[in-house]
Parts: sequence; C-alpha cells; structure tokens
Amino acid sequence: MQVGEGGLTLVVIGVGLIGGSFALALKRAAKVARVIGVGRSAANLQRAVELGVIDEASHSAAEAVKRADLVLVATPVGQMGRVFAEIAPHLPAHCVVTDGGSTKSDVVALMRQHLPAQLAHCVPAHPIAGSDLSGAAAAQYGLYDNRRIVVTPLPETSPAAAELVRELWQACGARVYQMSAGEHDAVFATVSHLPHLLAFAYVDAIVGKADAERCFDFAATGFRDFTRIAGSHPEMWRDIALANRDALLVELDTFQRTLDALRAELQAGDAEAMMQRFERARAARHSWQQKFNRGNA
Ligand SMILES: NC(=O)c1ccc[n+]([C@@H]2O[C@H](COP(=O)([O-])OP(=O)(O)OC[C@H]3O[C@@H](n4cnc5c(N)ncnc54)[C@H](O)[C@@H]3O)[C@@H](O)[C@H]2O)c1
Ligand SMILES: O=C(O)C(=O)CC1(C(=O)O)C=CC(O)C=C1
Repeated sequence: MQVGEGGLTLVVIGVGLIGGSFALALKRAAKVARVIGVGRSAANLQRAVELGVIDEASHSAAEAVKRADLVLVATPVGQMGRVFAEIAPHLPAHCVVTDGGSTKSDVVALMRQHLPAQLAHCVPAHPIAGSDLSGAAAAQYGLYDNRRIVVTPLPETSPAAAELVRELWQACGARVYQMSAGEHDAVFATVSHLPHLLAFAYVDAIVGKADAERCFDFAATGFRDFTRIAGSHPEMWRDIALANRDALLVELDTFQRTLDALRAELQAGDAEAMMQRFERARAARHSWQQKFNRGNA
C-alpha cells in the first residue's frame, strides 16, 4: 500500500473510547505519523487535542479524508451510513476504510451501499474491548492489550488492505480473528448485546417501582456488578440493538424460555431443578473466567 510521505495519516471519525484508544495505541507503537480527528462535538475534539489523542481536529469528514491513508469510523453504528456517504467522493484511491462498530452485517451492507467503488479497501472490524465509559477523555493506551479483534472482510477486500488493518491492530497489542458478518452478529447477540439489553431493562424495571428510591439506597455490590453496563451510552446501544434486531430477538426468546422454566421451578418449589440449573451456570461461568484470564489477563 502506498502511504503518504512521512508516514501514515490516520483519520478517526468519532473520537471516543474506541477511536481514541486506537489512535493512542498506534501513536505509542509509532505506526502513525499524524492523526486527524473528526466529530460532531467541538468540546470533545478540543479535549482530544489537549490529551494528545489526536494531532488535529476537523469538523468536516469530507475534507479530512482527502489526506487519509487509513480511515477508522468509530461512531455509533446508526451514524455510519451517513459518514460513508459523506466520505465516499473524497477518499484517496489508496485509502483503507475500517470501522470499530459492534455489529457487522449492517456495516457490511452500508459499505456496499455507499462505498461500492472502494470495496477492495474496506475492512469491517470490531474490537472486543471497551467499557461503559465514552468520549475522548475515556480513551486509553492499553485498551486493546491482549484483547480480541474480529474482522469480517468482504470477498472484495484486497489482501493488502486486510493485512494493513491486521498489522495495526496487532501493533495495538490485540489478537485478530476472522469470521463472517453473520457469525459475528449471532455470537455477539448472545454474549454482548443481550446482556446489555437485560441490564438496561432490569434497572428500568426498578425505576418504575413505587419504592425505587429505597431499593437503590440499599443496592450493593451484587447490584453494581450486574448493572455496570446499564451505565453505557444509550445511543450506542439503541443503534446496536436495532442493527442486530433479528439475532437479538432470537436471543431474547431463548432467554425468555429459560426464565419461564426457572419461574416455574421457583413457583413449584423445585429445589433440585434450581440447584442443577445454578450449578450448571456456575461451572460454565468459572470455566469461562479461567479461559478469559489465561487469554486476556
Ligand atoms: N464502548 C464499547 O465498549 C465498544 C466496544 C467495541 C466497539 N464499540 C463500537 O465502537 C463505536 C464507538 O463507540 P465508543 O464507545 O467509542 O463511543 P463514544 O461515544 O465514546 O464515541 C463515539 C464518538 O462518535 C462521535 N459521533 C457520533 N456521531 C458522529 C458523526 N455522525 N460524525 C462524527 N462523529 C460522530 C460522538 O460525538 C463520540 O465522540 C460504536 O460503533 C460502538 O458500537 C464500542
Ligand atoms: O466492558 C464493557 O462495558 C463492554 O460492554 C464491552 C463490550 C462487551 O459487551 O463486552 C461492549 C460492546 C462491544 O462491542 C465490545 C465489548
């Protein structure tokens, strides 16, 4: 790939936790010569410059990408269509376009719709790392250390574009895995999107109770651990849920059946069935934690 004189210019559209942490990690690894940040909040971009997350702020994605070797779109997924449409006419011929969105079938479809001439340079991706924090101030150097990245390249994606994105994520300390967009969306509906929906719904159900304030007053560590992710960005999660609606509806139905079965066991006082269920869940959780610690600690 032909890179601009003096090193790679990265344009990050959406300078928040994900885009900002990518920029910081690549700066640390000396993989980028210049980072231009594009956003919709002037205060957030200003903060990003002050923190050294980006070297330059721009309010025009169209203008900024004219100088890009690589563009990372890290806005909520509901914004990606309009971003791709805006940058499409202005991308240099060699420029690689990737994203950090939590859903992939929708992003692939949007790339096909808005970037048909650049598909060889499109590399859809999803870093499996994050938190309930958002904005440029939440960006951190080590967010991707030893974490997984899932890439879902298109049949048209060139090996050189895929390799550049793989190499840059590896330079961030991450391990890169490949899946189809459909496989990706099914897996993350189960282990990421459903738990977020449940956490939001559970806290919202308490809000609707007459004694909500008293309940919140006495909530402690169990509540904190179960509901941390209900503190996540509402727009981001609305967009993810809508983008992955079909897979999420399947997950909700599966979960509903388990909840119904547990409710019936509770009502019947079926201690044995409940014990078996809790033991099965605890064993699965322990084994996952051990694997996660080995692979990601
Ligand atoms: N937070 C996580 O844990 C996590 C993990 C993996 C992937 N993701 C994905 O990464 C993306 C970004 O998430 P984040 O956590 O960094 O969010 P964030 O809120 O920290 O950052 C997103 C930024 O995009 C900006 N933005 C929104 N619309 C824009 C537009 N049209 N043009 C330019 N900028 C715009 C916002 O102002 C914000 O600064 C999302 O697609 C999300 O699904 C998030
Ligand atoms: O740690 C968190 O708060 C997260 O929600 C991170 C998390 C996840 O579900 O694990 C959230 C969304 C992603 O796309 C990837 C990672």
